[in-house]
Amino acid sequence: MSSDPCSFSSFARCVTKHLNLSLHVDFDRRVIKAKVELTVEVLEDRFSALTLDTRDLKVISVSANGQAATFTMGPKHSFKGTPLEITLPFDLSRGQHVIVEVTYETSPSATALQWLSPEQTAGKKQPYLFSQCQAHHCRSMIACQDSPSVKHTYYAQVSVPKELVAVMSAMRDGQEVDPQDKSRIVYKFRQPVPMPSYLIAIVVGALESREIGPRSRVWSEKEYVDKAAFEFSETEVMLKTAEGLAGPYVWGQYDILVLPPSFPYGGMENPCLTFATPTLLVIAHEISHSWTGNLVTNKTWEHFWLNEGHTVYLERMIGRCMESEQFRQFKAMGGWKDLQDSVNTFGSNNPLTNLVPSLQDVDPDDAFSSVPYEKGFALLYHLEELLGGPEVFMGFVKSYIQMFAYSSVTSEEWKNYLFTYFKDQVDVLNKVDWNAWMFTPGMPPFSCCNDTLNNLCVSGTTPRWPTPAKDQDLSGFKQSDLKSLSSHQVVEFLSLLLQEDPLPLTHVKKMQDVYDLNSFMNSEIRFRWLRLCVRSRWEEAVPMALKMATDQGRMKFTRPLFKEVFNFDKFHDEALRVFAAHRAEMHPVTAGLVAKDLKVDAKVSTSL
Ligand SMILES: CC/C=C\C/C=C\C[C@@H](O)/C=C/C=C/C=C\[C@@H](O)CCCC(=O)O
Ligand SMILES: [Zn+2]
Repeated sequence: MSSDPCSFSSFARCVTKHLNLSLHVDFDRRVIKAKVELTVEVLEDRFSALTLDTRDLKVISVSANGQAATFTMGPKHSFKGTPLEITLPFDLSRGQHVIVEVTYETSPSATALQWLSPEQTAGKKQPYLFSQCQAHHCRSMIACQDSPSVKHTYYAQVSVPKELVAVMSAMRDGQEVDPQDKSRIVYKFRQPVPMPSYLIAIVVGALESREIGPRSRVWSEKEYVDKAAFEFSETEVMLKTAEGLAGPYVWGQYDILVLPPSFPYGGMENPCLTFATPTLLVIAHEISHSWTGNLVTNKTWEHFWLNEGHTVYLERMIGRCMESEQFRQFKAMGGWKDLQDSVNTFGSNNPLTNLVPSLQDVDPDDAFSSVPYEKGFALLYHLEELLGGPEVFMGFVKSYIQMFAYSSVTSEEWKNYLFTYFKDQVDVLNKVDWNAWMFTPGMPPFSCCNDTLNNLCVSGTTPRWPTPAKDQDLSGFKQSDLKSLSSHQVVEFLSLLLQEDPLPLTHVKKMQDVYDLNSFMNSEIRFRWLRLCVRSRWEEAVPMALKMATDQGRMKFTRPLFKEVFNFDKFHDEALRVFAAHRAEMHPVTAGLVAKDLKVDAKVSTSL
């Protein structure tokens, strides 16, 4: 088994098969009092010690098969956490199982958890808790082998105040009054499909749900639930389309939970219960993860492109089935621009722009970008063109899913299977510059995508976009320009402008006069428009940009908006001041990354 640079756990010597969790959610102290029983399979003889991942956990006791076990906490690592080294009171042989029980408490600053006060919720009356474990944060909630190379089932019992509801990334398995405390309810969950620790998820809040399909409900605070049910009404059609492409959906239920806007990502593919924020407009990506990522999983975070590149490929194939091939091409072109932006932001020589980067001593949160998504998609799209088109290549993707379902894979294993599947076209595959694609930074060795897709979108199949004005001639802007464009096209129009040098201030003002972009509430449009305005040094846009950066917490929007304002000299200090004012209520990971982006440490930010 290969090693995982992001985990201390000894998964070469033993692997977890099942977790049994008892969680007591304490909103007053902002901690979870917990017990986890890990059923561990031993992989070697004379086995008597194992290491689990933890981060900021207060470990109270450890036992093995009911007997007390000794444990020590190793040195704390900045992002990997603290190894929990356990010595068993007996030896085991290869093939035997042991139940290791750890009793512990989480920290109020656990990186997987955000605790919201009632004021931070839509209902304003009850507190709220949610988790986000990807990539390496599960260890701050559960002592476990926190590596995507290890897959296990889980059962959980969660005690919460009776006014609240708990849901998890699992099938709901009933509820009862907490036998220890009649003012609480214990919610029970079972996840019978083996999955990696990063997909364990929990939410506790004043939740309601509505049925949106034969295997789907939407959950949220009651203030959002009917709107959410309407927005995600296409879920079953998308699930069926995905099943037609990728094979049966194995997770039973497919529910969607709409979180408060501080959730750091647009969506998260937690099994049985996709997490979404109000800024996530389409669910096809998260549905696709049910096959690529959740069923076939990257073995370490260095192979994250296997999760995300295939998911983007499948998401766009769903778009192809439900809309058209042109729509797929259009989305692919948008993705190419996102890739160019990430390469520009990181720098084209930065090894983190490799499709398969080394994450030795690299915090996965620092490495995260569009690269695994869009360089991954570009490779698959390139292979599709070389090997016979979308139907032929989707056949490979489906077969890859069947081959590696319920396991975790490396890029090398994926490539070997590609060569096996296309054994009659090995000469074609040998012409691909694999080293350039996988292990070389910068844009991929692939030029046709940009031009082909650009031509398709700018001419013929979609209305002509307004050309960015370079001189003082502003008569090119007409109110009718945007009228005939879909919201997807407005997004791409603004993305093109963002790739140019900043527009003169007169031009963005004229755009506002003509198009009234300030009034657009679609977050993908608003985000790009406000960036464009701040880049053009339009002072009036600064408060709107900072408001968007703090009203919601999706890192894709919040981080660049803070950075744009920070880079506007006159408002540099204002960016710092607003960040300091909001930091305490931000998600811990978002707050940490914005602090790095704005080059502030804890001391500076709290003293402002
Ligand atoms: C190349 C390796 C880079 C990163 C390793 C993996 C994960 C890093 C991490 O920080 C966690 C990411 C979680 C993402 C969750 C959902 C995304 O798909 C959402 C994408 C952004 C958005 O739409 O808001
Ligand atoms: Zn994804």
